Amino acid sequence: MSEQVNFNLEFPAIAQIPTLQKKQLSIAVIGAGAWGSALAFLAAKNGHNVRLWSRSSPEKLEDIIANTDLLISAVSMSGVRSIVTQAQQAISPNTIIVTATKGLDKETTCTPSQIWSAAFPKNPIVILSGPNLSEEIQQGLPAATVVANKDHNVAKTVQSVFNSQQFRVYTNPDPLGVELGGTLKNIMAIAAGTCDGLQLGTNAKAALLTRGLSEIIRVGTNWGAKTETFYGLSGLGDLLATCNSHLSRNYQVGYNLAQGKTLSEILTQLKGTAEGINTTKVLIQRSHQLQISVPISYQVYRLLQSEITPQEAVEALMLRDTAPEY
Ligand SMILES: NC(=O)C1=CN([C@@H]2O[C@H](COP(=O)(O)OP(=O)(O)OC[C@H]3O[C@@H](n4cnc5c(N)ncnc54)[C@H](O)[C@@H]3O)[C@@H](O)[C@H]2O)C=CC1
Ligand SMILES: O=C(CO)COP(=O)(O)O
Repeated sequence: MSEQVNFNLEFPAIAQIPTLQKKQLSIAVIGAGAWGSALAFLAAKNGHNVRLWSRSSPEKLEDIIANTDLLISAVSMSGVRSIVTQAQQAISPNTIIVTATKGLDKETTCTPSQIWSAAFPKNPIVILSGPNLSEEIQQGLPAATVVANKDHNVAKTVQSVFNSQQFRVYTNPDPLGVELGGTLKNIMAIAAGTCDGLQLGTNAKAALLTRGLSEIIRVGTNWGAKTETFYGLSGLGDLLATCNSHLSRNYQVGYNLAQGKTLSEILTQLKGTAEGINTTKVLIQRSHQLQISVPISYQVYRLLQSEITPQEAVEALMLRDTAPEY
């Protein structure tokens, strides 16, 4: 259902924050899951005219996205291609497309923004990514995020749409780095959940996250992103949030695997999407082609494929050949 957004019932704590007076933009949010709903709320709270659309809406997608200033895509990775195809004829060249999906395409290994920009080469594409567990945002807790585009003015427009007392928004000129940080940390969140589920302790967790960040940087810079981006909110920031919270679906997958549950048992109980499962497969495929060393992701992959137990994954990492840190 598409509608003028009234989130007071769903977001009681945030509803008490006074609305900021800004130029009112017309915004379509595609994907009414946990993240799309939270982003729609944040934009509506800043006084914008927001319509939230999901695939079960009676309205046609084309009618919702025609003539909007901003289109925000918060569908899960598996839905990005079909949404892009449906949107083909309907988006005006002036519409700024904001993608908030954290995943990789299983056919092509493309990021969501690469799919959007291939279909809409004239439109500005902005990545929105950061340590943003939607349930905390729903509770009215403060958070920060990053909006990335090489054109600072485009990023600033999106910054002003979302920035508020509750949600601090930074701009960044490295869209690929921002997008890959949010995407690749989901693999590490599965590993971190497994580490905590096995009760391996604080030293092990610190080692995992630090080496995990090195692995993310190795992949990201090979693909063309800047190293420093991964030390920011969309890299290290999101890694810390997701790898330390039971609210993260990816963390829950790892945690429950360590409890001896099968992946299919876990997925039947999981609320929402754990993108890290698909991302791990895609990353292993791509890093194999490019010959990038991804030891932690590889053990997560084997664990998800039920090739090894969580304990065997730990052993395999601990018994790797010795190496210099850099
Ligand atoms: N929930 C969170 O805390 C955050 C999630 N994200 C990312 O945002 C994306 C969405 O996450 P959630 O909203 O949490 O997931 P969710 O599982 O709650 O919702 C996914 C949404 O995608 C839609 N969708 C899936 N396939 C579709 C298709 N073929 N056509 C149309 N719509 C389709 C679903 O209908 C649903 O509205 C994921 O990539 C996730 O990594 C990013 C930041 C925070
Ligand atoms: O990306 C997220 C927080 O920034 C949400 O993590 P999960 O998808 O693991 O719940």
